[in-house]
Amino acid sequence: MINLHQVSKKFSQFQAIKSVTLTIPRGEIHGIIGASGAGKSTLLRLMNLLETPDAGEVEINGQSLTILNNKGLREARKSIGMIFQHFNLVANKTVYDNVAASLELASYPKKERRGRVAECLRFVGLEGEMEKYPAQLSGGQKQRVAIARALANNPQVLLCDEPTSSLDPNTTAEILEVLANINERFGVTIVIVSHELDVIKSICNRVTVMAAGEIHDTVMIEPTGIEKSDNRPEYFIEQLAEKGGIGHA
Ligand SMILES: Nc1ncnc2c1ncn2[C@@H]1O[C@H](COP(=O)(O)OP(=O)(O)OP(=O)(O)O)[C@@H](O)[C@H]1O
Repeated sequence: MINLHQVSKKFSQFQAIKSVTLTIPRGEIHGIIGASGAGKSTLLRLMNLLETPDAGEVEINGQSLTILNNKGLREARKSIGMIFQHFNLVANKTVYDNVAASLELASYPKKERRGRVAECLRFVGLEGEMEKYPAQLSGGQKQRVAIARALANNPQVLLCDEPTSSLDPNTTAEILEVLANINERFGVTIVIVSHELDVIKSICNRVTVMAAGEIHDTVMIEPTGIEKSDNRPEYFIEQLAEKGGIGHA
């Protein structure tokens, strides 16, 4: 479970996140959507303390991250994987070494590393590409490597920042299927920031709508679309409806 309690973040004088409280149950696939600059990425990065909150508490599976020292935080981060829009692979390392590096960082037992890297690459369908370099891979393959790297330490939570925004529609669908499999097979809680409503609708159980550093609403996603709730500001419903997928109650 991910618990944010009255979390705030300022950049210089700019209040990027304004006292946000959000609970994401264990095993959920949760979307975060909103206009550019709404604070989606910042909110995601607050969940693993890549951004340090100015106020409030961040809790993952019952453990408060905000009270940890650097060593404690490094330990806690082993259970939180992250993937990015531009993959963030190390260009001069092979596919194998990109994944192995995350095991090394987490002091994973040396003897078991080779087997674990192979297992993760097999899971994302890249066991045949281990000796290649990122530049030799397609965008979808690069994101698969990034997913394998994020999975290597058996995370309980996977944070995804615009994971498909650099990919074409077919590759997007493939990557979303990999994420759905991870959730189903390993029970990993997944949070996906995306500005694409279709991405959110196809994979998420619930979605949080953000605007100007605040949560406007968190709504269920039903097979028929997004259910209307009574307290949702009307203009957000209209904004989402324009993009399709709103189920009116
Ligand atoms: N490191 C930073 N320094 C200064 N301002 C920042 C920093 N990171 C984010 N911001 C500002 O905080 C606001 C929220 O940024 P954030 O990246 O979280 O928005 P977003 O909703 O993810 O936007 P986008 O969809 O464009 O990526 C923006 O106005 C941004 O300029």
